[in-house]
Amino acid sequence: MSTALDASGVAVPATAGAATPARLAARTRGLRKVYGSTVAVDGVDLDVPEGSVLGMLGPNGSGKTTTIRMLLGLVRPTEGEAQLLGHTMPDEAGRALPDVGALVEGPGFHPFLSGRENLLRLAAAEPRLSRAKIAGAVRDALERVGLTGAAGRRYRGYSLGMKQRLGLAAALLVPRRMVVLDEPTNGLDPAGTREVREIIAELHSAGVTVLVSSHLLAEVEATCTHVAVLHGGTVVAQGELAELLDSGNPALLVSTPDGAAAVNALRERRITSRLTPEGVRVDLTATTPPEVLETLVRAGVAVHEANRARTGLEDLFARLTQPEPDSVPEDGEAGV
Ligand SMILES: Nc1ncnc2c1ncn2[C@@H]1O[C@H](COP(=O)(O)OP(=O)(O)OP(=O)(O)O)[C@@H](O)[C@H]1O
Repeated sequence: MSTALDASGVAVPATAGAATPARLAARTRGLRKVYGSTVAVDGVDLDVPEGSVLGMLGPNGSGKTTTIRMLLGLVRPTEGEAQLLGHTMPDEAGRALPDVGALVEGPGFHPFLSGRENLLRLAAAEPRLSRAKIAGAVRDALERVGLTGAAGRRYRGYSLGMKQRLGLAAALLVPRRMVVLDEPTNGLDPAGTREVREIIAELHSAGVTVLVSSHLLAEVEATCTHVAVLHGGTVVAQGELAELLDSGNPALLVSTPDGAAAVNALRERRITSRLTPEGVRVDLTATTPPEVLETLVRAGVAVHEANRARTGLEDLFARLTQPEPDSVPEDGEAGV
């Protein structure tokens, strides 16, 4: 796909036939990063539409952090290009970064300064923040991430969750066009996780583009409009969340008190189905909803409801990424 720059310097993909192509807040083409004999990222073409909340998902070591670091200009690509808000990274980092808030590993806080003092130092370096507004911006950011009570304590004594919150506060010090969050809920308790979701939703409604990496499927399904799935350093799927979910094997979910009878009746017509807790899930690959319903009605099966089943992010990932024996999530949540 070719790409042009619009008047504001934002990349616009020249999608053939698309009436209103999405403007891109970030894009990479052929992005590759090699560390010695390790290929961390291998030909990543990523599109982050303006105003989207894009969840970057992938198993451990799939290249999420490395891709984010290249987009932010923290690491120079071995090959390929990375553009952030229309600027080539890392060479034009000075023009892109004032509009981008980022929470990435190792944000470089001073261990012997308090959370508030750390933020005051960072705020002083923000080109978009006048001196008169620094104290207020720090106060607001601390409040927003629920760290006001612990703001006077040394960073060294912070828990992992408090460190994450401070990193998030640093990303939110000034209004941004884009916010990049690498595993923002890492180390947070359920309340903290909920707060991060709320912050992402607030940013989204304010029109800010959010790029967030995560290994938690439920989190991405709840917060994101778009998804990019990485596996082995490559993007294996990307697009709108709803479209990706619908692109799996089509299925009809039939609610009936006669589940076993329904499966038998369908089997006689060589229609594949199975009983699930939600109802009878009928594979639509080789049939249609009218044929399914007609078969059930003729067999005297009571059909209370029939809906197109969504694939579900878990199913999607099972298909897109090979399960790795040592990548079972530790916390029991659905992870990749
Ligand atoms: N600085 C580095 N030096 C050497 N190898 C690296 C470096 N950074 C990343 N890698 C390797 O590149 C691969 C991709 O790592 P990356 O951190 O980007 O993956 P990830 O998807 O973010 O993983 P995780 O979910 O575990 O954070 C891994 O094999 C990793 O060991």
